[in-house]
Parts: sequence; structure tokens; C-alpha cells
Amino acid sequence: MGDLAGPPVISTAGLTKHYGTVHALTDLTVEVGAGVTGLVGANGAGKSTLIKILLGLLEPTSGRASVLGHDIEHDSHDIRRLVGYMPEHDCLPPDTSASDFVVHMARMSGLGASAARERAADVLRHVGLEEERYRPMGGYSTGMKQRAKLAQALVHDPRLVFLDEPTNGLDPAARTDMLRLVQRIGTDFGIAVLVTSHLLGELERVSDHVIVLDGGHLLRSSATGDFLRRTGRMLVEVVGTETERDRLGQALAQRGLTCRPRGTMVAIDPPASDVAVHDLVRDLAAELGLGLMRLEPDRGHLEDVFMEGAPRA
Ligand SMILES: Nc1ncnc2c1ncn2[C@@H]1O[C@H](COP(=O)(O)OP(=O)(O)OP(=O)(O)O)[C@@H](O)[C@H]1O
Repeated sequence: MGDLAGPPVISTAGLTKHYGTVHALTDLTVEVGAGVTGLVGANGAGKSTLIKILLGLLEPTSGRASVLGHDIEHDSHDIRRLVGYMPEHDCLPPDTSASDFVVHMARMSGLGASAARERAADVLRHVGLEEERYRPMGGYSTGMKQRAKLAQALVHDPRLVFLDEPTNGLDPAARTDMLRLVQRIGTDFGIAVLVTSHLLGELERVSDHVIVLDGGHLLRSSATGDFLRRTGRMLVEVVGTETERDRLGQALAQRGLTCRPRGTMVAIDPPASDVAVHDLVRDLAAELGLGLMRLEPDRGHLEDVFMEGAPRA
């Protein structure tokens, strides 16, 4: 999926962009494969700059890049035909309906009038804009605007889409819906996706691969599973309240294990000696009359890469 079977979808070599004295991107060499790739980094890390260079909207100061086998310097016309772009900032004409806007974008991509209408209706349905698509976009909620921006990025049936901060400004429920949609673009429609977020952990569930930028430098580029490596700790949850949680925690501590409460669960450090933690937890829960709800490895998270100050790739 995100790992590089076949030619890379995006490839950069020594890509650098300076805005006067601001070094927005420094010597970026990275490859992006099929599937969903998360591009994460704090505000100002260089994510939008990279996307704009790949689209041919900005010229790099130095370095090279190709998108779907096309060189950004010479083939930006081909690239824009094959790539969809959902920009970060609001760019929607307020007096136009999403339906008219997306039909217009479809016509601009070369579709005839009836094909454009059909395709626009399909794509608006896929992104979840129903009757509201006939209303002027100026009155839309942020979530509806994000969906309209996404629809215009997909309407010409691209092979790759750049989604710049698609969850920006959304409440948690709308954020989850948008992330599901992003994942479906990759899996159901088979379109390669490069999606950005300044919320470091947000994309770990929907991305096959994650690229982390920090101040214009590549911090890390790995399959998502490699970020979420095992920590060696176990998490256990029992039926009941904090009282039951703490009874189990105390019993584990009496057996020499180091553990601490984490929310409704107990986190158990890797045992110093060769103790079978699974068996011990099961036996103790039975002994104490506690119902086991969950016993699983505690995986790391994307944020940990920043906390650990991982070496630059
Ligand atoms: N046109 C510009 N002129 C000068 N500096 C710029 C320009 N555009 C971006 N920058 C600077 O370049 C750096 C990278 O910006 P960029 O927008 O690429 O980051 P980002 O990771 O997309 O962050 P954000 O999500 O806040 O847009 C920042 O320091 C930003 O202030």
C-alpha cells in the first residue's frame, strides 16, 4: 500500500525552498507510494509549501521532484490533469452553490455538459453533500465547505489528491467523518492520497505511511505500523470502577510488577524477569473475582516521535 511497490507516486531529491530568509523546506529527499500518506508537522513545518511546489504553483529554490512520473519543472500541465488539490484555506465563491461550482470545475477539466453534471452529482454524494448542494456556499458550515472543497478535488477522477488540512476547523465528530472519507478515497476509489495535518496523532489511523516534517526538515518517513511499534507494556481493563481497577493494580504490584493507572486501565511495565504477564493477569482476575474486559499490548503513537526527538532521517 503506502510501501513502495511499483514506481513512486511522488519522489523528491534535495528539494529546498527559501522565502527570503525563511527556510521553508531544506534538502527534502523522500518518496511517496500508493495508498494514503500522512504528511504531518507543526504549523510552519513546510507542508503547504511542499504541496504547492509539487503542483507547480511555486518554484523550488533548488532540488528536483516528480509526480506520477512527471517532472515538476517541465510537466506541470500533465501533473495538474492527474492530480486533485484541496487547498487549506477557504477558496469557495460564496454566492455559488456546491453543485454549480463542482459542475464548473468538471467542465474546466474537459468534461462535456451532461458528463460534468453526472460526475459532479456522484462526487457530491460520495462526500456527503445532499440537498444542501443547491444552496449558496456562503451559508455552509465549515464541515460542508470542506466537503465541497473535497468534491472539486475529486471531480476530474484524479490518480492522486493533495488534501491540505482537511480537518481544519472541524469539531471532533466532523473530524472523524472527514478522516473516514479520506481513508475511503484511498481504499474504495483507489486514488493515492497525500493528506496533511498539524495534529500529529490524527492521521495514524487512516494513513498507510507517514512523513514527518519539522521546521522544513524530514524528521522521519515510515510505514505507519513502524511508528506504532510495541512498547513492551501491557494494558488491562476490568469490569467496574476505579475500585476494581486499583484492586487489580495492587495485586499485580504485590507480585512484583510495576504498574500504574491509565484512565480506566492499568498499564503494566515489561517485567524484569521471565513472568508470563497474560497468565498472571488472568489468574489474578479470577482470584479477585474481577471480569477481564481487555488485555492488549500498549502501542506507541505518532506523537512519541516528537517527544523522543527522533534523529533526522
Ligand atoms: N509566501 C510566503 N512568504 C514568506 N514566508 C512564507 C510564505 N509562505 C510560507 N512561508 C513560511 O514558510 C514556512 C513554511 O510554511 P508552510 O505554510 O509551508 O507550513 P505548513 O506546514 O503548511 O504550516 P501551516 O499549516 O501553518 O500552513 C513558515 O515559516 C511560513 O511562515
